Parts: sequence; structure tokens; C-alpha cells
Amino acid sequence: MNYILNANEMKMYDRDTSERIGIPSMVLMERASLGVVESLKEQNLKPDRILVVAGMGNNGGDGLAVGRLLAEKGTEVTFYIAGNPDKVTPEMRRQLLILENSGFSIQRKLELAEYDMVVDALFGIGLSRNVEGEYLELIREINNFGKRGALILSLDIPSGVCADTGRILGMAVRADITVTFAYAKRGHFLYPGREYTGKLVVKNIGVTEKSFIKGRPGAFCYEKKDLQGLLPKRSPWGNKGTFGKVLLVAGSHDMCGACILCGKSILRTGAGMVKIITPACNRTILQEAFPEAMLYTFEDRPEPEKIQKSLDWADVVVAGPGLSTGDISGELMEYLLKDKRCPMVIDADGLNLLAARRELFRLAKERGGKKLIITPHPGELVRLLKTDREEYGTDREKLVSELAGELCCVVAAKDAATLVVEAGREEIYINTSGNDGMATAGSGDVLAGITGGLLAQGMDSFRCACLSVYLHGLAGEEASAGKGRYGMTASDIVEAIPTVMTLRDEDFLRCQKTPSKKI
Ligand SMILES: NC(=O)C1=CN([C@@H]2O[C@H](COP(=O)(O)OP(=O)(O)OC[C@H]3O[C@@H](n4cnc5c(N)ncnc54)[C@H](OP(=O)(O)O)[C@@H]3O)[C@@H](O)[C@H]2O)[C@@H](O)CC1
Ligand SMILES: [K+]
Repeated sequence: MNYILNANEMKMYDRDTSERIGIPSMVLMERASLGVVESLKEQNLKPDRILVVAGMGNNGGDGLAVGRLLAEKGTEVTFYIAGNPDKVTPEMRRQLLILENSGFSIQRKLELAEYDMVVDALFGIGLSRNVEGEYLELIREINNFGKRGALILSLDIPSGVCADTGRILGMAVRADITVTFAYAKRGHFLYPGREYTGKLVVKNIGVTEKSFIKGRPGAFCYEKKDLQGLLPKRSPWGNKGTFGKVLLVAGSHDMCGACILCGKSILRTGAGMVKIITPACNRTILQEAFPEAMLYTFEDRPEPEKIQKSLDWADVVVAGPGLSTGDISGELMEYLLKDKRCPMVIDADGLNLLAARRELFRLAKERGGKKLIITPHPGELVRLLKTDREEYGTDREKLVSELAGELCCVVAAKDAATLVVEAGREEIYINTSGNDGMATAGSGDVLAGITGGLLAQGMDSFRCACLSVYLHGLAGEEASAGKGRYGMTASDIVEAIPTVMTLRDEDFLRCQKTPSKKI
């Protein structure tokens, strides 16, 4: 598990590290700059000629220090500073003095020469508004250097990217590499910031959890090393019943694939049994393509007694993939929502039904008790919230939290960087696994299946949603490693689930003993 910070949190922890713990901010700055040089070495990058573009804040100070350290190693460095000298920070002033005392000259006019690398140290987490005028031109010029072949190295965050939201404030540097300090920032992962960040490297500078004096950060992500502590425990004496029984209500005429992708993902994640309720037209294909599933297929409309029997059997319900939004589906959803015993995962048309029929939305709300996980993509979320894409783009986190609060549930808001938010919980999960190959038909059905499979193994809803999203992304990475991002399909993601959940025997045994992580 790692933290993802916003600008205020980072500033607070920087300040507490200097003022309360006592590591001077010049020491932090020197460590940050040494970290950048170290990271270039790790990536075997040895630029001969570089340009440092520095602003008047501490991000600029980092840039001057990086240039100085590289010059010590023989790199030819051109230093350029921009901005109002009245705004210079004490640390930046000190860096300017060190350069002056060391005999370096500092340009105020940009030299349009050939450089191997441009160090972008214009703005870091102190960017507070849209960039304009001179800064806009500079950012355009840095990007032009990039187009002409120079490597663009951004310090902390590409200048112009909002550290809190990933939004572009006017214009932003398109970095090839971003070296950030202490912890990743939200803007590195939230789109479009993610596209501008390039390869992200995080360097420790001495700001650690000991600096969380005033509280922990509000967002976190999982890392591969966490899996051992996160996967549900398996009893050696367990049977298919004890590993969880999932009732999948999915599929409609011409929509059978969603049942298969979702159902297989449930079993691939470790649940013991799956029963599918779907129209009779899907029976033959399901029996051939997915023989592990039990079925209740119906001709015109499902019989209430049989639905109830299936509900009584199940530990968890997954509803919605390929379901369609007709009246029969609406009736089915009503039955499912009225039965408040089983935790439920709702996806796709299940969510569209909730959005279209307020009665169903009310029933979902009444379930309460956080026994509901919903997995909307942006279109579904916008429909549920009765808002538009523009508003969704301006403050996604706020809207997702509102929806979680209204339905008293866990929302996994799917997107390139999926957010998981639980009603009443301040901390959010930001997913960092996965890639663009996952933007393929049926990928969402796989996530719904993974979520149902983990929930059926007894996980708490929030942790289950976070882990599902993370595993789904890892399985996507695994699928793209085999098939490539162009050609991979949702079925490849399903097939990759076991690989990413496989622990070496010794890790598996340790996993059974490790207490489950609290977050
Ligand atoms: N503190 C520490 O211990 C450590 C900090 N570290 C480094 O410090 C960085 C944060 O430094 P920082 O807070 O000085 O902010 P920074 O990003 O350099 O810019 C602020 C300046 O930009 C200006 N400005 C803002 N927006 C603007 C706009 N649109 N257009 C024009 N101007 C604009 C703003 O002016 P103002 O808003 O006051 O008008 C101010 O002058 C951090 O990212 C990391 O790299 C590391 O060394 C590790 C240790
Ligand atoms: K920067």
C-alpha cells in the first residue's frame, strides 16, 4: 500500500519534516536533487547538454540543484530562470547564490540551442492557477524541445498539471519522465495529468510516515507486494460451498457474452459456485461455453419462487451485465433489491435501471448498511447522478462521493484511474494498475465478476472493491504482456486472473497467516 497525496498534504508533511522533525528544507531539496540524478543513472541516461528551466519557487530550486549536480559530473548545463524575482523563495534564493558563488551564469533569455534533455522546474505543487503569458510560452517552448528530440524531465510534477486533480491549468509540459519526491501526487494518476507525466519515478527524500503528524493522507493505492496480505484466506478444509456462492443475474437476448465473462471471472477469482439467472435463449451456449455454471433459465418471465430460492442459496448477488433495461429486467432487479440479506454488486444495465427507475434507486438506497458495491463507468455515473459529462470532468471525486453517500454504498467509479469511494469514509482508493488495452468490450463484466468473487469469499465491501479494481488492472497488464494492447480482449483478462493471483507456495502459506490489512 502506498499513499497518493494532494498538494496541501505534501506541503504540510514537508513543513512538518523541516519544522517539527528538524530536517532543514535545504537538506530535503538536496536529497530531492540527488534522487533525480540517481534516477537518471538508474535509467542509464547520461545527457551531454541540458537546459534547466526554473521558476521562482522551490521547484525552481530543485532544478538549479539538479543542474549543479549534473554539471559536477561533466554535463554542459544552461540555466534559465523565469518569473518575478520578488517572489523568490528563500531556498531558491540560496540555490541562486550557490550557482553564482560556483561561477555559473544564469540566463534570463531562453537560448534555443540543441539539448539532449530539458529539466522542467517551472512549477511544482505550488501551481495555484492557470498559466498565462510568459509561462505559457515557456511551456510551449519546452514541449517544442521535446518534439525536436530532447528528453523532457519534469521535477515533482509536469509544470501546468494540477497536483490535486490532474487537470491542465492552461497548458502543461509533456514529460517523458517525472521524478517526484516522497510520495506520488493525485495529478500523476488522474487524467489527463497521467498522460503528461510520462514514466513516474518516486524518490525518498526523508519525508516519511513519521511526518504524518496531523493525520494520514486521504488517498492510497495498492502495490504488488501487498497482495499477500490482501487476498482472502482459504481454509484447507473448505469446500465449494464455503468459498462462496454467487448468484449472477445477467444476459438477455443477443447478450450472452456478459454472463460468460462475468461468471468465469467469479470462479477465476476463487469463489466456489456460480448460478446464473438468464433468459432461456442463452441456455445452450452457456452450457457449452461455461459448463461450471448452474443455470436458472426462464422463457417469458422468471418465476418469483425460483428467484427467491436462488437468493436463499446465494452468498452474494451480481446483477446487471448484459441484462438489458426492459420491464422483465426491471422486475428482476426489484426482487433482488428487496431481498436485503445478500451483499450485492450492481453493474452495467443494473445501474441503468437504477438511473431510469427511481423506485429501484430508492430500493437500492434502502438496502443501506454498505452491503452494496456499484461499478459504474462515466456514462452510467452521469446517468445515475442526472448530471452531464462536463460536470463529471470538473470534480469527479466530489460527484462519486455524493453518489456513494446517497446510496450508502461503495462506488468503484471506472475510468483510466478508477476511484473507489465508500459512504462515510474519508479515505479514497486511486487505482494505478492497468493500461489502455483494457478499454475493450466486456472488460467491465470482468471487473463485476472479480468483485462478486472476492465479496463471496467474505471480504469487507470497501477492501473488496479496491482489491478487485487493482487485480482487474493487473490482469489487464498480464493480458497485454501476452497479446499486446491492440489485440487483447476481455477473455484474455479473464484468463490472466489466475496468474496475477498466484502466490508462490511459501507466500501462499504466509498469506494464510498474515492478518488481513485494515485498508
Ligand atoms: N518544501 C520543501 O521542503 C520541499 C519542496 N520541494 C519542491 O518544492 C516545490 C514546491 O515549491 P513551492 O511551494 O515554492 O511552489 P512551486 O511549485 O515552486 O511554485 C510556486 C511559485 O509559482 C507561482 N505560481 C503558481 N502558479 C502560478 C501561475 N499559474 N502563474 C505564475 N506563477 C504561478 C507562485 O506564485 P504566487 O502563487 O505566490 O503568485 C510561486 O511563486 C515542490 O513541487 C518540490 O519540487 C522539494 O525541494 C522537496 C522539499
Ligand atoms: K515541474
